[in-house]
Amino acid sequence: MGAIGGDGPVYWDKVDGAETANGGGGGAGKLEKILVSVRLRPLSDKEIARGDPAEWECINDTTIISRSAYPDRPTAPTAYSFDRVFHSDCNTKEVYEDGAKAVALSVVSGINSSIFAYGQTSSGKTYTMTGITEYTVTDIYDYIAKKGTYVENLTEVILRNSEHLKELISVCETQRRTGETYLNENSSRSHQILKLTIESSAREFLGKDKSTTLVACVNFVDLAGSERASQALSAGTRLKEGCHINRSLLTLGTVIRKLRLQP
Ligand SMILES: Nc1ncnc2c1ncn2[C@@H]1O[C@H](COP(=O)(O)OP(=O)(O)OP(=O)(O)O)[C@@H](O)[C@H]1O
Repeated sequence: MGAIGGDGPVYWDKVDGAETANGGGGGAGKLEKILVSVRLRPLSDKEIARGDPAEWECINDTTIISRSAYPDRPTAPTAYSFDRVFHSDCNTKEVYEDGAKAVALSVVSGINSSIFAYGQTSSGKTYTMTGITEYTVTDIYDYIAKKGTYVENLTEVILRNSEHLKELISVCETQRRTGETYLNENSSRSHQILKLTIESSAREFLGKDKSTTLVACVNFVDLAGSERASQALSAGTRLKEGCHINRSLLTLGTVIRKLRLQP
């Protein structure tokens, strides 16, 4: 993204549904699509004052042409096509909606993605990426709010040692709602998820520029059990809890089934 310029024209192939090997997302070796968009930025006041020419022109949604604006250096106009081209009057919201939103929001479906801006200095990369990042964050929070999966007061704690972990688990256990049902006198009435994130670096590279850090998570999930109201003989609050538990387990089953069917 961004204005392109420089001494000689840069040639960009249209990456029309091209696929590239990429280990991210759904697993090693999975093929993913690359979308290439170009955004032209308007000439700045300084450039206008200097009389700098606009060498690039957007002729439709997918094509830009470069024509030499210097009469002493005439060259034939050259057309370049991309998946999407944004003319200099487009605002960042349009660039986000048409050029980045689908990719950015794939993260809520569990798909990794990257959006990066490439271009010469002052072509508008930071300007564009700042806007795209803001719109993405807003949309992700809207999505979460709509889906109702925002976990209030969720905290992440850096562990000191294994004793510290045990302490935290016991805090969780005391906060976890349990209740007596006909089938279990100490029945868990909520799910418990313990997520351990381990970051590791090779000791010899620690604190050095070239050190790489491996980050991975392991989740320990203790689900509340499904129950038939008729067997659990529950009523009132217990019955309501049982309905919520069963509904959440049904949703989990749907999510797993859909993930399995994802290409
Ligand atoms: N679409 C745009 N509309 C209006 N102003 C823009 C636009 N894009 C960039 N600018 C302005 O152009 C200037 C350069 O933009 P920016 O700093 O984003 O460039 P950059 O490509 O990130 O540069 P560098 O590579 O040097 O960091 C800034 O003053 C910015 O506000």
